[in-house]
Amino acid sequence: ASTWSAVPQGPPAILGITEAFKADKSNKKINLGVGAYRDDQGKPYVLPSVREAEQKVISEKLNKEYAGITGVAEFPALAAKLAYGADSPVLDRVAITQSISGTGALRLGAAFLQRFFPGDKKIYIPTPSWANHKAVFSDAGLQVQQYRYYNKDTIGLDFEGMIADIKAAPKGSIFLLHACAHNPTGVDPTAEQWKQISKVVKEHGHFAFFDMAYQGFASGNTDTDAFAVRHFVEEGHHIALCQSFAKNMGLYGERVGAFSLVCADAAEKKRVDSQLKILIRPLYSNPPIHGARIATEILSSPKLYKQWLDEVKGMADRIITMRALLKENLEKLGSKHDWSHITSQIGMFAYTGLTAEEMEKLAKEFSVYATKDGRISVAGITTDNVGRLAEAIYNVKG
Ligand SMILES: Cc1ncc(COP(=O)(O)O)c(CN[C@@](C)(CC(=O)O)C(=O)O)c1O
Repeated sequence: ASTWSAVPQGPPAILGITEAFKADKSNKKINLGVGAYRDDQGKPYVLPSVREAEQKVISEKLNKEYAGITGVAEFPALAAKLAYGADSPVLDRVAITQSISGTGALRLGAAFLQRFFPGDKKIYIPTPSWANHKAVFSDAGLQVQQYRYYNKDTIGLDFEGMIADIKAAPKGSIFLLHACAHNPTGVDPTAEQWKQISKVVKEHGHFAFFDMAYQGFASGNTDTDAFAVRHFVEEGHHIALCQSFAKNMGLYGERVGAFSLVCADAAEKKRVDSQLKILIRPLYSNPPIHGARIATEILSSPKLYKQWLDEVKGMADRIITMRALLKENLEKLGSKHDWSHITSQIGMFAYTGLTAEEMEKLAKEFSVYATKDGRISVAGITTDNVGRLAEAIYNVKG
């Protein structure tokens, strides 16, 4: 038998939708599956501040030597300032490293917890969560359990269920929390609810593991989107934090991210930093330099930083406008459903509440493509296609 004769065929990844979309001959087809920003012409968007920062990097004619294990030298500290706040008192005790975007930060964090977490090597993730979370954590050797998060009847947060599950978990459990723009539901706790979540997590000695893949991209304001992270830190939680610059800087394919752990003091930070390096070296040795150099240019230049903030707000505003337009069009068509969740949800995705069958019909009969769970990427909606989308949903759902 051949070496790989026992390798089984795996199921198709999420990219199945893109295949079906490509195969569709209709010139009215709409792709709402992809988790990347699109402008009002439906095109990928390279932020002008990113283009300008990139030109600056190129003009410096830097060499291509390895970065250090923890990445482009200035980058981690700048990423920490963005997440925790420039004047945060914890910055001198945050162990932080550049990572291979958000996915790499999650995997590195999982590996660190697997090796050093003093409690059960088990992480509670929301129901539902990003499709890749479960595989990242279980492949790193953590057991994955779930906590209630989404209420399908209200198409909102199951706050009571979430709190109950946090209380019910064994003391000192690890909880994965989406910092903002929950994927796939777009449903976030309110500030008040985050304060209660922090209190209960603290009372039960749980460990908060934050995934912040959309800072600035959700509300349009990087401070607003970091509220949960900063509140937990102010309340004394020593959190883990995964950052991605894929969406808020549009650096998707450059793979720019960071992983950090808030430590007790500088001495603990030093020990943790050393162990992060010991984990990274045999994993990928050191990260890609180009994207992190671009991010460093933006985060360290007052002019580019301000321009970037305006651009990321522009992306968020376009998404927020498309949500309002979709709701408006559905109401204009005479739909009797309450579509307020479309505008109360936040970030890249909207959880429509449509069933798998209804999503199937959207694709088959109306050439509208999105995942079976009813998640649509709002970034795929444009002023040109929002009317057609509303009609398709109205015909399928009423
Ligand atoms: C909650 C969450 N965490 C981490 C990541 C990882 O992003 P990165 O590794 O590219 O930094 C994503 C990206 N989720 C996307 C946008 C893309 C994907 O699935 O890979 C999505 O479509 O859900 C995400 O939604």
